[in-house]
Amino acid sequence: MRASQQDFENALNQVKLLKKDPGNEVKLRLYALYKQATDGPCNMPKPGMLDFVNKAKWDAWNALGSLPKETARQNYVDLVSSLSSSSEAPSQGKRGADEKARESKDILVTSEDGITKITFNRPTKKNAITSQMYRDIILALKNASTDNTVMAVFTGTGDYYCSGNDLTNFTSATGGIEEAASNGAVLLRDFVNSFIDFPKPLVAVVNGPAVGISVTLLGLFDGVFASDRATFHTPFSQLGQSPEACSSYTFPKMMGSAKAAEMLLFGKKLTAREAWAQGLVTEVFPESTFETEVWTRLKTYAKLPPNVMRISKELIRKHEKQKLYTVNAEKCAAALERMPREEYAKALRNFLFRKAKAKL
Ligand SMILES: CCCCCC/C=C/C(=O)SCCNC(=O)CCNC(=O)[C@H](O)C(C)(C)COP(=O)(O)OP(=O)(O)OC[C@H]1O[C@@H](n2cnc3c(N)ncnc32)[C@H](O)[C@@H]1OP(=O)(O)O
Repeated sequence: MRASQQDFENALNQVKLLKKDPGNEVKLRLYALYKQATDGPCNMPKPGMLDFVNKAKWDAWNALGSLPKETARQNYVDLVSSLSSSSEAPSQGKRGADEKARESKDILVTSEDGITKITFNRPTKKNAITSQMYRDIILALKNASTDNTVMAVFTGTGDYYCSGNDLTNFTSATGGIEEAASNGAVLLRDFVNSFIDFPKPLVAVVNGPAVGISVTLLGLFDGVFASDRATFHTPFSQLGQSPEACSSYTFPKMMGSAKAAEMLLFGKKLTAREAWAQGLVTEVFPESTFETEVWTRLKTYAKLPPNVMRISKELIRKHEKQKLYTVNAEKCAAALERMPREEYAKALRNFLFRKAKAKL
């Protein structure tokens, strides 16, 4: 099958997210194929002998002769695909078998009654997710996908479910904003892929307000049980960011484009009942009975035949898995470009200095 323009664009995005430097040989080949696919045969004057870099690029491009644009595009897509699978395969299963669950105070992982419970446990920061917490969650999901539990459930300690990405995650980066953005994009991609790939039922017990990525991720869950105290807020435009975790795809599918835009573009905060009416939440419970009712229900669900639930989930997800990977990769590439921008920096400054300002 010939690679489409969309496949080519996806490959261009994927290249930006490669974890390992593929080396100069491969980079030259990628350059040459890209130029051939977009401009056709080499049409540049030959650089001088001492202009080493441009001469090497010219040689690589010129060596492709009259290779048709479509073939170059296909070869580019194939090369990127081989680089992606050899160096960074899907997030699950790619780490060493000897990797053990990390003791983590900010992400608690327990297993009981057939349920892996993963708790955001940073209540003094409203359970904001640090870079380490993203990594802990990837590992917890990887372990839960192969252990003998039946489902995984996320919840939060304290009054919040989760206040989203820790906005200070990249403020102390030593290697500069470009490098931080690049590392962040890779981490985000692996993090979201681990939700796309999770093979068992995945449920959120939303005990209080949820912000940002903790909301967008819900589109990849199989059940969302919310206290009537919970709210759902995705203030991306206010933060100079674009929506992640495939929500640009899952939200319009779930609630229609107008309601999805209200959340993802205009940052409307929904109550639990509004979120239920939009199809984002499965059921809302009164705060007073929330914990008892929800956990009783989940323990019953965890007694259903695990293999049947796995197979059913696979059937539900399998036709759109590829689409979800693509949307995720696109978003991560976009994040890479947005993060160093002024709008994002300004939103961060406003958050970090809001308390100081309030005192003035
Ligand atoms: C790997 C890269 C992934 C990138 C993924 C992209 C993800 C995007 C998102 O998730 S966007 C959403 C980001 N989150 C927010 O914008 C929320 C920011 N927080 C707030 O607006 C407020 O703190 C609040 C509404 C959640 C709660 O307000 P309030 O009740 O007034 O409490 P405080 O503001 O005093 O908060 C208490 C304490 O927690 C710290 N904190 C809360 N949220 C965050 C956060 N998201 N990041 C960092 N820190 C947070 C807050 O600073 C206070 O700390 P302090 O007591 O001042 O030390």
